Amino acid sequence: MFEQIITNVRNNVPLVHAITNYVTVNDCANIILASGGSPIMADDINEVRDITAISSALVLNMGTLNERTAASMTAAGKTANKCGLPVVLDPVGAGASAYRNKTAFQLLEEITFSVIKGNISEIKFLAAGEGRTSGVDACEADKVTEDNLKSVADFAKAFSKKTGSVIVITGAIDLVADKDHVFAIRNGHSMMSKITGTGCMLSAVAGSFVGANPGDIFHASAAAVCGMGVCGELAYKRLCELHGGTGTYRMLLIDEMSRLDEKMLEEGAKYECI
Ligand SMILES: Nc1ncnc2c1ncn2[C@@H]1O[C@H](COP(=O)(O)OP(=O)(O)O)[C@@H](O)[C@H]1O
Ligand SMILES: Cc1ncsc1CCOP(=O)(O)O
Ligand SMILES: [Mg+2]
Repeated sequence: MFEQIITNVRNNVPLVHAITNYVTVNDCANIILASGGSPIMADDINEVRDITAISSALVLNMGTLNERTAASMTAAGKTANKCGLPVVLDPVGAGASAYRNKTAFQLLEEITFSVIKGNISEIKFLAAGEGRTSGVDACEADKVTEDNLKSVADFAKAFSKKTGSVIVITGAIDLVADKDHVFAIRNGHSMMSKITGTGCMLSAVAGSFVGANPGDIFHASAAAVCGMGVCGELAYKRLCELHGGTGTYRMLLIDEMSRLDEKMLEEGAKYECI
């Protein structure tokens, strides 16, 4: 099912332009490299158009949004749309402040996104224009469970139809939806929520995967989600052998991404079409 997706990444080495936050920027650059892509972080308005124009994909991450980067995100997004490059939006903390919310809606209005990826609280907020938030992490009450899975899947399909984007909702169960299909993905480990940046790193990897596979955004996004989850599981196994903690886990996650291949992904991916 994910045949060729990682191979295409490793063969094409997509240049991924990320306008991202200063909390997790280095981890994002390293995991793009580990996945087979080539990262470039650039956020000044004087150069973002040029950088996007030579890239294979653009990732816009709102984690530490400010006036300067908001303007750069709009300019880069428009350039990407003009050049036909896939654009990934990570609306980190959507719902947490009026400024962040206003900017997220402006970006949605002015830019066509190939992928919108967030935790359930962020995506619910974008879709409804209101809702709870607990900062950059999902609210406990929003979380996707086996009981509400079908209704969240229908919601994700409807949001995909409205935006024309592949919708990725992360958590213990991840969902990847276009307007007609939804995958529920049960990879990953709870340790992934104990370090900051796993969501940002997934958006970065999605940039790398869609950049090398622009003709199949849905499967490239699903492969990125399964791949990140498989790495989370393998990293946890290694962590136990090493008797490590959260700091080591962050490093092991990037290690596993650099080792991930077609076979590991096919054997480890746990997805179901619902
Ligand atoms: N309890 C969990 N079990 C398995 N995987 C998880 C769990 N929590 C998060 N993940 C994984 O961690 C990554 C980031 O997801 P999440 O924590 O929802 O994002 P964010 O950091 O943006 O809030 C995803 O790959 C997701 O599958
Ligand atoms: C803690 C924090 N604050 C602003 S951005 C950020 C990182 C969020 O990363 P993630 O969405 O991957 O948890
Ligand atoms: Mg996030």
